[in-house]
Amino acid sequence: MASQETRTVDVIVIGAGPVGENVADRTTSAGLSTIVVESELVGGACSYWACDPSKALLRPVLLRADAVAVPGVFPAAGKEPLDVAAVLAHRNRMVAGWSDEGQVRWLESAGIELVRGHGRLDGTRQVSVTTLDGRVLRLRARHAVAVCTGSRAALPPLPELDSLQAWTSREATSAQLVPGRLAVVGAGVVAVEMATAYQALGARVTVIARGSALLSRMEPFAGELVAQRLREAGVELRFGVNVLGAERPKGPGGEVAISLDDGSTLTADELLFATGRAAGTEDLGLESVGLSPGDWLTTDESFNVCGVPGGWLYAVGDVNHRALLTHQGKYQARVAGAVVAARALDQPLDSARWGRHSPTADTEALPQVVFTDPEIATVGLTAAEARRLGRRVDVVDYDIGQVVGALQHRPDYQGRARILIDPHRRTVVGATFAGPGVAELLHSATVAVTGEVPVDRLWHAVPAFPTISEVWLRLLETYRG
Ligand SMILES: Cc1cc2nc3c(=O)[nH]c(=O)nc-3n(C[C@H](O)[C@H](O)[C@H](O)COP(=O)(O)OP(=O)(O)OC[C@H]3O[C@@H](n4cnc5c(N)ncnc54)[C@H](O)[C@@H]3O)c2cc1C
Ligand SMILES: NC(=O)c1ccc[n+]([C@@H]2O[C@H](COP(=O)([O-])OP(=O)(O)OC[C@H]3O[C@@H](n4cnc5c(N)ncnc54)[C@H](O)[C@@H]3O)[C@@H](O)[C@H]2O)c1
Repeated sequence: MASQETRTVDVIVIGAGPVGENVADRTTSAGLSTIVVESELVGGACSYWACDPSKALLRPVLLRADAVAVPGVFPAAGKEPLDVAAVLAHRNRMVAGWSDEGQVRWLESAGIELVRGHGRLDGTRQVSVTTLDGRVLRLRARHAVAVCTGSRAALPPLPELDSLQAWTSREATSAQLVPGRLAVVGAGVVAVEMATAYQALGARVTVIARGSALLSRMEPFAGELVAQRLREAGVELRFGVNVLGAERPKGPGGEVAISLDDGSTLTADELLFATGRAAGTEDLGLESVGLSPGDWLTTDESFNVCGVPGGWLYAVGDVNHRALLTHQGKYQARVAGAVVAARALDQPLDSARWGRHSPTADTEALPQVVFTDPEIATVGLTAAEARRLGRRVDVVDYDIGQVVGALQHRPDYQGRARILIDPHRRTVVGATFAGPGVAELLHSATVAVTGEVPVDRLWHAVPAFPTISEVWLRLLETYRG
């Protein structure tokens, strides 16, 4: 029989991913004793199976694409192949060899207590943790429990899925070998990033997309440019097809045969499902507080979970399904941590739009970079979202390839920029840049959207010559006619 002990602290955080770490940092800084419960690695998916390893795989690909296009870098004009072993070793180093020692040291230095084990809600303000050695530790929170458990890969409902040994993003970001042929199901961010990386690492990649476009939630030109470059790199893109089923004979090394609804069969060495995310809350004790296991945890604007009275239960980061991005989860964590602290210390909340305790940027200024060739960088609304919301916007487009700074970046520059302007307030409410090197341009747009800077003032924000940022000047000139 497992032994039981009980501890009481101010705040319990379940999940020590980037979001849980930041909630705990805020509450600890406010003087609240905080325990973080983690079942796997401190640092979460982002550090070991998502952002960091995927970007480590992609950086060499993007650098090579630029270098090949700039005269003189590769004198023989050869498209030098990537050194696969060196790229994988770089990725391994960027994830610290899947060791969380460094992040544990950070927790200790911040005064945050770590409990390793699987946390489950156990009624109001209570969490039970099954520790790694099988003990059950009962925790009680005086003020708050924050669920920061992230999300997991969602798999399509196909027969005999287990026998396929299919990859999710977890295997794709941590693989130590590059398969000869990789089939990728999906057309979202994971699909295009992993197709970009693996094709450059030497796999023959086929993308199986049920729709007619890549990155369909973004401005259409983003997916079109990425599709063009993926094709040029040798990726086969198959649009408008669904997977009916797949089979992999038992035993090591067997290839997988994928049946598609156009009547064809595709064979590959590995099959990656890049088909979105699920909440992964099946084993979190949600039933003990009246919620349904498996569901995303919907919250109000102070990150309190809807349907749970008493204001003690918070959900922050991926698990609340507001914005599945590390930087935005950490932003939510800063807001939620401040809310928990203010309530505990009986201080008033500033919940006004853009107030300290309001996650306004979640809806008004959500930034994202897709690290494909070319990069895609977006913040705020797209034209389609504006239409859906019934918001009138002026749409301004510019060909980034016309900007001298872009041609200095690489002479064959292809790219496009779009900003959306609210015609009444004359402020930028959305921006999308697609092109090499636009990732670092994004924050200028995020500042413009968040600051609600009038375009007449932006006119005085002079971009240095010759940088890609001059696209701002061209967009504003185009708008002003
Ligand atoms: C392939 C890929 C690439 C990505 N790239 C980017 C990118 O470039 N930029 C970006 O902004 N976002 C990126 N994302 C999204 C990003 O990874 C997530 O938004 C981010 O990790 C969410 O942070 P989180 O703390 O909410 O969850 P997680 O990082 O998933 O952390 C949750 C933690 O909770 C722990 N946990 C779960 N349940 C329990 C439990 N019951 N008890 C104890 N511990 C528990 C888990 O072990 C985990 O450590 C990417 C995602 C994927 C899949
Ligand atoms: N650079 C970044 O910021 C970055 C990189 C990777 C992932 N992420 C985050 O991770 C999250 C997950 O990424 P993702 O690409 O898995 O999800 P996604 O929602 O972006 O795309 C899912 C894709 O799978 C397809 N799909 C879903 N179910 C399917 C099915 N049954 N059969 C065939 N296709 C199906 C969808 O049509 C879509 O094309 C994203 O929300 C994103 O925020 C961010």
